[in-house]
Amino acid sequence: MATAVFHQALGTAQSHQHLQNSGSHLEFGNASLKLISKGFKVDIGLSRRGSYSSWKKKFGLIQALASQTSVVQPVSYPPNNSSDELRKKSSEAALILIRHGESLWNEKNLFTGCVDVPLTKKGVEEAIEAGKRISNIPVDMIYTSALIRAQMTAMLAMTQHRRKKVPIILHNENEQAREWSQIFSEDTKKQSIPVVTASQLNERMYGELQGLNKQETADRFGKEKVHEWRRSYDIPPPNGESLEMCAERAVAYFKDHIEPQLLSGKNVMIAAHGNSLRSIIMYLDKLTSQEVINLELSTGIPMLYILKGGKFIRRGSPPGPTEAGVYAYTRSLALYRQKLDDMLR
Ligand SMILES: O=C(O)[C@@H](CO)OP(=O)(O)O
Repeated sequence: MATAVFHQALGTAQSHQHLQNSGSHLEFGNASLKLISKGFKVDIGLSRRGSYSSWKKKFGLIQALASQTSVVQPVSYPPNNSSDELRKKSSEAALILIRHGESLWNEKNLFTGCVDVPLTKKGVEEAIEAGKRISNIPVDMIYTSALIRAQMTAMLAMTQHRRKKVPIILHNENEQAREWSQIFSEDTKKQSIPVVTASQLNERMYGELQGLNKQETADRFGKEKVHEWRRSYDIPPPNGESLEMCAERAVAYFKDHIEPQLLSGKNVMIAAHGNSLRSIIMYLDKLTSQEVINLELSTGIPMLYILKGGKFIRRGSPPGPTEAGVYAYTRSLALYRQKLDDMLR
């Protein structure tokens, strides 16, 4: 039954067997990625071609976009034959990383780790702003941590997306949760984006520092000690996780669950945390443990990567939805943007 297939497609996203291809492709332009240790800026201009005038053409575009959003494709990983290898080399996908907006404990300067704290008003605004920056970039799948600040960020960002698909959290915790969250309309499913939540993407567990004020802790234990707990690679805070331990689970999750979706051509957004994202960036950019400890991520700033020819290419942080250059990173992104413009005109 088609419904069962769809639900299965959504439901197995976490086990990377089948996936709903709920999206089309993307666009792009000016970008300035801001990694504090390795900042750089990419500006690529792209002149838009003339728009289609007839409604027939518009209708054709809508159909083309719709058809890109309805395919249920098998995803296997690691590639086990030559056609998988070929797909890996030829497919292209966008990966957006967003650290959550400011949380109530960021505001109070408290160690947060795995404590589940929501966003402040400023954090909500940051998430909306992040959404505007990526509003023309295709998103087929969303991954967030299990923590509300990352989930709020993903959902608020998607309220700004021009494609207006509905992000829907998958509930796979038990059979009943799967059963009771089924969708019985194929059209509705095509207008949805599966959202997978995973505790492996959580912030590093800060052990006995969780809930303590960062400044007071530095005053008590010394600035150097606290800096070592916060920014060394392999020294954990008391009874907590080091960055290395956090990277072990976050990168394993990325490789096992997210990379296969990208390799199959899905465009993915990840909303997560300072340290789980630093871990993933360390993997994507092949940073050394020395380099990653100098990497700081701002709250609510989206960062874009393109997976092409099996390689991740860092494209910076889209500065805004309107800069023409933002849509010129790849041909398929530019095409997506153009189709979106024509469709929504
Ligand atoms: O408190 C935390 O959970 C993290 C992120 O806010 O702090 P740090 O800056 O030490 O990584």
